[in-house]
Amino acid sequence: MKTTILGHPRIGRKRELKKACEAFWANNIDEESLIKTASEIKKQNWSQQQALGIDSIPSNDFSFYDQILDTCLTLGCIPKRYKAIDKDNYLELYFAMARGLQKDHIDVTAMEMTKWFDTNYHYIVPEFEKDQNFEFFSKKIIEEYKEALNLGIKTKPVLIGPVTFLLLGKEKEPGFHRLELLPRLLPVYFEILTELDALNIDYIQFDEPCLALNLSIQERDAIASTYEQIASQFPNIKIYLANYFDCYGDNLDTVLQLPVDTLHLDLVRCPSQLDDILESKHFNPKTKLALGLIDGRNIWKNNFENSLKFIEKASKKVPLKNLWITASCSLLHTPYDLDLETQLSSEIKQWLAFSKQKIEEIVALKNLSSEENSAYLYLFEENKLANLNRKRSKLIHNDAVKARISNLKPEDSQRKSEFSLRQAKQMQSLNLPLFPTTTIGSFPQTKTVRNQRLQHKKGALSQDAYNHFIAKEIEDSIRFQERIGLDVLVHGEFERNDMVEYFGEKLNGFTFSNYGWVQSYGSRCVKPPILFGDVSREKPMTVDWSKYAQSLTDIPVKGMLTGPVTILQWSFVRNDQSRATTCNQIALAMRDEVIDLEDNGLKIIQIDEPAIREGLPLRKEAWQNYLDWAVKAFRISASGVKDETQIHTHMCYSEFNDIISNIADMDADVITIETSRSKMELLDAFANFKYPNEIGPGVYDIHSPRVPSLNEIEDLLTKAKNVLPHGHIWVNPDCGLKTRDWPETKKALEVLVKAAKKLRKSELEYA
Ligand SMILES: CN1c2c(nc(N)[nH]c2=O)NC[C@@H]1CNc1ccc(C(=O)N[C@@H](CCC(=O)N[C@@H](CCC(=O)N[C@@H](CCC(=O)O)C(=O)O)C(=O)O)C(=O)O)cc1
Ligand SMILES: N[C@@H](CCS)C(=O)O
Ligand SMILES: [Zn+2]
Repeated sequence: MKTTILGHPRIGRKRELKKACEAFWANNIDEESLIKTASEIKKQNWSQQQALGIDSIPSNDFSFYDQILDTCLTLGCIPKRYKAIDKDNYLELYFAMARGLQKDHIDVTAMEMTKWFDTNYHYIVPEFEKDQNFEFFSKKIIEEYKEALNLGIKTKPVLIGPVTFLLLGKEKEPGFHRLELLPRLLPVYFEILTELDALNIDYIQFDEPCLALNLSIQERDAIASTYEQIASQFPNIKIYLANYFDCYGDNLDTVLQLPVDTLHLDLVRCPSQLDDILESKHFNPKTKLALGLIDGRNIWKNNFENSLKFIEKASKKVPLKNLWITASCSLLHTPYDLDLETQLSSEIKQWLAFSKQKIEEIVALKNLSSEENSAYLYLFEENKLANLNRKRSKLIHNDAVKARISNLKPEDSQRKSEFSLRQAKQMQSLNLPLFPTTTIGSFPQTKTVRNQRLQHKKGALSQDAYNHFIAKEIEDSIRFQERIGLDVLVHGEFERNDMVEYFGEKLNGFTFSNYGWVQSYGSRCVKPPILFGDVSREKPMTVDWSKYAQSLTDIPVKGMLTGPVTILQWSFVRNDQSRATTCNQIALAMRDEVIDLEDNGLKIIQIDEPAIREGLPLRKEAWQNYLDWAVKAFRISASGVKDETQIHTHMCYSEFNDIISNIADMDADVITIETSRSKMELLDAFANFKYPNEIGPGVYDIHSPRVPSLNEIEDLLTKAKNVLPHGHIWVNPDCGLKTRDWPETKKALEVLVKAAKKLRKSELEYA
């Protein structure tokens, strides 16, 4: 039996890569220093896996920004707009593709970014032209293999498979389908494999997570023909084919007939597929199976008793030597090391496993399955006891919360009147102009803001001094918004470390870590709170700061909340009850907060749901069930208010086209939504569907430091005006501004207000 993982977290134990990248972008460190930090992280990751006993350690799982961006550069898939950048200046080109670049005569936008399947990780979307050329451009995969070899470690290089790579991308012109590019792409994969073959690699890991999706016949055929060609041309390289996040499903027959050495199974998301495979007439008992038993998406200790049953079952048909023990997916989605946590309650800590502990669990399962397992039985007992303690813990259950859930009634998820009636009442009470301007909530989380919070957390800054600081930030931001003429203001979210973690810290049923960071995109990380028990609200969580902000101005200020689905999605949630039940518990807590905000004079309340699309199951047959409970949970949170109170929601970073009708069912009075990176493509979907409520399509891409020009914003607004009823259009950025600095934020928002005013004026003149 062998052990492996698909990938390791790569931000560094204490986010060293994030800090180095951001210092490099700010010209505070040079390229050499950045590369040194990266090498240290890789070395530490590899050495730790080796020390803990992983047999096949991955390489090329490291990335400065994103593995799909790395793959674009490996395959020479570089959009033409980056031509002006010197190809020899690799990192400048790489980061320009990731973040855009405004320097000297160069002004290029970043590539689009979107959610990695159903995770909170974001990848860079490959761009394809009809006559797209590919070349083996970046040699990262080779260099990283050699780098590990120099440390005495023979790794398993990881590469995104060609079919998934194409399917994850986008055609940038009409007249072709990206899968048609496969014959042009495969020769580059062959070149890569030729070089790896010359280095005598044993295994290559091809990640083809598109196999977790509903594939067409052509897509399945593309998988079959790709791996047949690779296997026949490279008989010395063993292929480890990885699918994760869901079952192989109806792609299983195709996959079982592929000439691959090993098939990776995500047995956490799809435990039933082991039986399907072992019983299939297509299963070749010589094919090795990698049993993904350890949850790569959550932080709970594995249940060894359960996992050993899977191993036993598999071993009845597959010799032990042909089985791998592994995690369900890359460990990228889990934090580094539970040992760093010194402040977690010891009761809860014994239930948890972060990345390092998961690697130990993988090795423990191998040892427990071996004939000489007696020396390891204590690990089994320890694991059994920890799981039993969790099950019996008094921390988890709250009868009042359970009773409230079982008493939910249909009217709890229904606003008092229909939208048109509410709209009329809100028009009267808010008196907003045509094309009202607003922002999404957060303003720059500057170093000073973060530092003050850190000092406060450490006890070096008193509660009073911290409150005084936050009050001043809010006041400055309100004055700034008034000065530039925004129509609906925000308090700026300065008091929040993160839009989910903040609520996790305040709600019962959650705990949080100090170093449990997970990469979200590029250098940006999140620290998902740990939802371990029934959720309830002890007291109002946001009312004081929102009320204070509103007290400073006569212009409406939006109360700002995170919605139940997003809190669920971006937390590590319990695996001992359904997600739907947990979500309803959060919804009820947020509903109470919404009502309290209304009672305290907030006339507009935004309930952010950027993660609603991300939670959608990967296979379509499971969509409806999810959408039913997710939309209902949002409505529970939003429906306790009177008609005059305007409920906004906000969504970003996802393709929303296929769930527009469900978004409409959420029945928010206004939705602000990310559209600018995709040049408003999404709007057509809203227009075709005749989205009934008001909508603010983002007109400023906040993920890049570029300041948009007046022309750019006007163009986007014209597109919106051409397809949406004018009285329904809001003008706003794509998302919150927490990642930006003040100078560019100020300039960009001034341009945004100017564009709205111009549009308003021309509309009035026209009328
Ligand atoms: C909107 N998005 C979000 C997602 N998921 C979330 N959970 N939250 C989101 O907002 N998913 C989709 C998108 C992803 N976008 C982003 C955008 C920005 C970030 C981000 O900026 N992350 C920060 C971490 C935020 C945070 O918790 N900050 C803490 C500070 C903690 C810290 O670093 N402290 C330092 C000292 C700091 C100093 O002195 O300067 C330390 O302890 O050493 C806080 O504000 O208190 C990031 O830094 O990456 C994430 C996702
Ligand atoms: N209100 C949040 C939404 C981010 S998706 C913000 O502005 O940062
Ligand atoms: Zn957003």
